[in-house]
Amino acid sequence: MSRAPAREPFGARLRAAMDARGPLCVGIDPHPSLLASWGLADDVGGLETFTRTVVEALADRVAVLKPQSAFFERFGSRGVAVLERAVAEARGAGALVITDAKRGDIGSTMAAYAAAYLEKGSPLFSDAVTVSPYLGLGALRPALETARDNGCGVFVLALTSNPEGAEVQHARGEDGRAVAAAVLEQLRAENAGAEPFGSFGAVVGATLGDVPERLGAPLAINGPLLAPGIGAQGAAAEDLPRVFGTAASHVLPSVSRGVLRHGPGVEALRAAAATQAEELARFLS
Ligand SMILES: O=C(O)c1cc(=O)[nH]c(=O)n1[C@@H]1O[C@H](COP(=O)(O)O)[C@@H](O)[C@H]1O
Repeated sequence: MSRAPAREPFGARLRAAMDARGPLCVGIDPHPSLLASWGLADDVGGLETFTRTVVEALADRVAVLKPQSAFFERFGSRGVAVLERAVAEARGAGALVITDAKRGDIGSTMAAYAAAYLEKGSPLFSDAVTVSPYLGLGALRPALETARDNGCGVFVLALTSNPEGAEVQHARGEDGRAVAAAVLEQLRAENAGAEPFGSFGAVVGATLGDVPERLGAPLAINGPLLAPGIGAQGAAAEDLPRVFGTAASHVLPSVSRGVLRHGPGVEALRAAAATQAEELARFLS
């Protein structure tokens, strides 16, 4: 028997946050080039200042912050400590945090990743984590269960924003379905009956144009659709209706460099995020 979630499910908390604060996720991606343009050294001190500034500027006003783990991991344990503090402080200030770790492994190891990101009391405890389904969707089961038990969410890569993703994600299985369509279908089953929507999201790039439609991959999964690719990767708010069609109201657009390049000023970051959120809301309503 599965245990009852300890708190309101992630899907409900995300819906409320998007309704209250606008549909925007800002990625915390401390690229070396951004550290340089903010006048910071490419070291742990620079990483800490950059991250603290973004959290201070935005955690009390955007729906979601999404730190990209790789940019912290590259500094080893001290970088990961910066990530831990950022996750805790952002959540404390009212933002939901999706840790972008893109994990995926055999089921027994997946359980350990789930414990790292989705189990209360873990130093990296987040509201949700990104995962990769390419060891098989069934291998993600421990992450889905741990998320459910802790009121957390999981975002599964379905149709990624980069051009290289197509060779795997558009491949057809024996039943003729594209891999991405199978991922979306499984998520739809996981979210069945959840209100206002479920806690298991898909990642679908804002850069994809009519790809989902041509692939026959319906995007309505009764769950959130994390949409990176706006700004630095070339997509814009006005592209969203074409990609997402009637699923637009479930879209959580994600922007990293497109907001971060406005730093290091706190007010400039806030203004950039507010402008983005307003524009995105216009095309998603
Ligand atoms: O899972 C993600 O967040 C993700 C999936 C995807 O398909 N494409 C994608 O760009 N991302 C992440 O979203 C962020 C995009 O950053 P910007 O291009 O600077 O907005 C990066 O951290 C990527 O790793």
